Amino acid sequence: MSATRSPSMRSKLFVPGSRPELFDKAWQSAADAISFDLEDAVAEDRKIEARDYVARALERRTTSGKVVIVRINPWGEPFFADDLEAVVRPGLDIVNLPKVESAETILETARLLDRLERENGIGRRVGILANIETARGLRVAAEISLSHERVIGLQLGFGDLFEPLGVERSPLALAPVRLAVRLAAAEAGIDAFDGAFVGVADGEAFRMDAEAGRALGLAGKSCIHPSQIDIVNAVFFPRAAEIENARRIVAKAEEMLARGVGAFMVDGVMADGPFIDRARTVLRIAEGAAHHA
Ligand SMILES: CC(C)(COP(=O)(O)OP(=O)(O)OC[C@H]1O[C@@H](n2cnc3c(N)ncnc32)[C@H](O)[C@@H]1OP(=O)(O)O)[C@@H](O)C(=O)NCCC(=O)NCCSC(=O)C[C@H](O)C(=O)O
Ligand SMILES: [Mg+2]
Repeated sequence: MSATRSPSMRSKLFVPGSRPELFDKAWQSAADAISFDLEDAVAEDRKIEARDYVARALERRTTSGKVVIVRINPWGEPFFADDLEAVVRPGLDIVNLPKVESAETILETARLLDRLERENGIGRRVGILANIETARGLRVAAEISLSHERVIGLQLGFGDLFEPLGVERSPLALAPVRLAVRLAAAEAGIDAFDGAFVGVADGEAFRMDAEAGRALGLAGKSCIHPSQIDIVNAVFFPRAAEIENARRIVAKAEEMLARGVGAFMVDGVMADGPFIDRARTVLRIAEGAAHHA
């Protein structure tokens, strides 16, 4: 039950594909999604080995309570086609494309997915999570989100976007990028997801970073360590007061709309169309997150 085609994914735990000893822990974690990585977390000389570990893990998938993602190597680079071929298995929900810079990349990937799903007898449609993590990708982010119905979300990547440019991850730099990507995703009615935070040892700084993403409408956040999962799940779950307020708005809306009244007061605050829609979304998010628990 979702008004967007994005799955409910507050926390997405990255696991390097070359570290199969971590896979069980990731499967058993409280993360809403697990993201096997074949890209930047895997050394060049272990890419093929990692791909094999991940393909085997997908074949052995037993859990249905988690969204399963694989981040493959970028389109146009040598590992891309073989990665895609190896991971389109019944255990895969979403393929994560790094460093997307054009709608054509999505269209080409979608064509390959059509063929691989047919050949591998996959009964469901694999979604595409597109990373926005280059200057060019940011400029055309709305075109990317609108390019194909397989695109289920935009994923921020601050490491790739900022590190080469020497941009510090200050709130000043993060906020406009987060908002731009959130708005680009909104054009297609899909969610945008916040990037990873590398200060694994500093839980409080991580929580504040997650709160800043949430405040700009992001739907979830990457985790690179199990210690980050509970923080993200809590931050991206609507607050009790927010849920209560949403319930009151929805209840009053039913009464007022039936009387032909579009704008009304709830606890001293006006509500009308967009506030009613948001209240319904809050209740849907709370319900969707409860399904992961
Ligand atoms: C960040 C790490 C390299 C830290 O590794 P390590 O020092 O080995 O962790 P700990 O000793 O603290 O581990 C504690 C226990 O947790 C398990 N563990 C650790 N990490 C994971 C994990 N990711 N999944 C599952 N389990 C994990 C350890 O085995 C310990 O267990 P136990 O012994 O039972 O206590 C490491 O966490 C790591 O590699 N993380 C993932 C890194 C990654 O995938 N990075 C790429 C994605 S982020 C990105 O690229 C962003 C974007 O594209 C951008 O451009 O910004
Ligand atoms: Mg990256």
